[in-house]
Amino acid sequence: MNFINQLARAERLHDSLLCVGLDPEPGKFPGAWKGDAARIYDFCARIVDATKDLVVAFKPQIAYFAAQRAEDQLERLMAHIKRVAPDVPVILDAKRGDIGSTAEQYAREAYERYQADAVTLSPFMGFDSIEPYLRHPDKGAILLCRTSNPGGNDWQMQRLADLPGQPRLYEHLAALAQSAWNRNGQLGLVVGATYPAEIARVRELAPTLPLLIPGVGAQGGDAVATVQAGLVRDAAGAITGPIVVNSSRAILYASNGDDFAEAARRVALATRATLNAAR
Ligand SMILES: O=C(O)c1cc(=O)[nH]c(=O)n1[C@@H]1O[C@H](COP(=O)(O)O)[C@@H](O)[C@H]1O
Repeated sequence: MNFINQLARAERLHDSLLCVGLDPEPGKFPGAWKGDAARIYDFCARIVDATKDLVVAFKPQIAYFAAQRAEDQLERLMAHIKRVAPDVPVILDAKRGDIGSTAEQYAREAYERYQADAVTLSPFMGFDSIEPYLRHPDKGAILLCRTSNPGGNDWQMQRLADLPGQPRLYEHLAALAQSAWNRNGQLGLVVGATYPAEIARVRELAPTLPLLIPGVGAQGGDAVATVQAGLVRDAAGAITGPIVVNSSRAILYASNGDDFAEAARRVALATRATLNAAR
């Protein structure tokens, strides 16, 4: 089953648009685990176990593992998710982007070493930096388009004077990802929940692509506006393209006590309900 179908199945099974982001910071771990990088797997596995029936996807961020020399724990965590939540696709957030020969290695790292179902990519280096991921046709490749951070304005909002209509960079990318670049139908786009107007614009330009939308929770993005902008219906009332709304810190660190997993589940339930109410 390919990534797009995995997403559709998980959304249906769990009635959810919510992706739980796995960004483990040992300094924020509860009780005796605080500061202990050897507990990264244990912490994340508890979060996975507590939320696996509530989510459309999980999104581990590779930097939180690599910075702690904990890639082995990420491998174990990926295997754990496959075992306990085989219906939930996993998006490896790695934001890779490099020349083709190096991109081939990054693709193998994400899809083979870590068994990810999809990976986030920076499209700054152009199509030949994306193409190696398309040689894995069942996997997803999700391109940064209009990111949630303020610095996204530096490039993404600039107009391309040489192109007809002078689109903004993020608009041009959304149009390419919906058309010429999407050879096997694997591409998705990242659009921040902090910019609902641009989510709506991306949805116009890329009506069928999955949108990964981080920025609700800790970054203060508007969950209701996000869903209203990203979930669009066709004339027959069917959703044109899926959305996957990520929250990491607000769920992971809902409590710093021994009840952290229960607290994470409570926040995940509430966030799922808020997203669903806005559909
Ligand atoms: O690609 C991403 O996931 C991403 C893109 C973006 O534009 N903004 C963004 O915050 N992210 C990631 O989404 C997560 C957001 O975490 P919280 O702000 O704690 O919910 C982090 O792992 C970020 O690296």
